[in-house]
Amino acid sequence: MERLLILEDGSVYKGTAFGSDNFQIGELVFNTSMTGYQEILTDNSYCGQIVLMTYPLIGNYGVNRDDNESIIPAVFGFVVKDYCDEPNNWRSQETLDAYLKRVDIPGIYGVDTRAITRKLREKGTMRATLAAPDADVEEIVHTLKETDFLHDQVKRVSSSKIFPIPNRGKKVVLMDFGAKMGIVRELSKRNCDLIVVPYNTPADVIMGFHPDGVVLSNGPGNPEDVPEAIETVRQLIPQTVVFGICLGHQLISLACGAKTYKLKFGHRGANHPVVDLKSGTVLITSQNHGFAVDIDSLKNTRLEMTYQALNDKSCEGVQHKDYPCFSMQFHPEASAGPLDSENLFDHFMDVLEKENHYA
Ligand SMILES: NC(=O)CC[C@H](N)C(=O)O
Repeated sequence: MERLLILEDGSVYKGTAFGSDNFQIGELVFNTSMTGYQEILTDNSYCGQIVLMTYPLIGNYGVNRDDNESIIPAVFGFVVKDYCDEPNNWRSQETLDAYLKRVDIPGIYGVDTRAITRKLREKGTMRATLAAPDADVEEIVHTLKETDFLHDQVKRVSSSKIFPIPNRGKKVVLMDFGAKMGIVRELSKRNCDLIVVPYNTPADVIMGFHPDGVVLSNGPGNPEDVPEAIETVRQLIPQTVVFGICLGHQLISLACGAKTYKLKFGHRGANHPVVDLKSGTVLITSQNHGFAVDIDSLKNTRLEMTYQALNDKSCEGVQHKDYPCFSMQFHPEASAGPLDSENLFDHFMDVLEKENHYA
């Protein structure tokens, strides 16, 4: 069955339908990863976005039970060049089409993903929607132009309750802004006794758990859309170890007085080079972000830049000059992607050890 991808600039791409027909207006973004479509689909930082994969062959290893980054995926749509409906992998449990139907996410294949990516690179990300072949295109383009980006994605994907993931090691509170399971996996692997808390949990409730440290997770949307979390982070920084990943990094920066801005087409892929400014080492990193911390705005803060993107020289990490607080814009948990920066979790454990003498 035919399906349309309609962009706010009026361009229409005709392709073939797969997945469900739950059409929603989202921000069309592209991801350059060559593998990991399951992890990408289930990364809740994509809530409110339609993801286009630049790698052409998608679906060939199916969907398995182990590679999910969330239980309930929140992406609004999936755009691919060639869809493979006959997966061949020993871990595969179902086809991508069956999975997308089950979790109610619409997809389209057979469109010129290279042309669309070039357009997004040139004009920046755009509002878009998938639609039925007989849809009123003019009306939809009009609606796309009128529609604001979402502002409540963190609330949609954050846990609504406080819950523990017990262990016998360091006590760590994970603020869940739509946390990838990879972050939980890395912390649990290091025996962290986790307490997962919703995005709007106040600092005194968090400190009431007497944590050795707090991890701020990744999450969807504009970091300025969660002012309550920025205030919480501001209060936490002088009191405990704070480690931020992606949205968590942006929240630390905002809490310390820096600014964030929207990138033209973002960084999404598993092949983003980043330089560690202290050692000069280059790491190939997994990334998914549309916003970045303004480097100039760091000058008026107690933060210093620790990592920088080599493609566009944007900020990829900061560290506090007075408190044990540090963060990165990329994903040390990879999931999917290269493990070059995995040792940042070991660094976090070292800092917890150093800062918590009684433990
Ligand atoms: N993966 C993330 O945490 C992304 C952070 C933020 N939503 C951005 O797009 O920049």
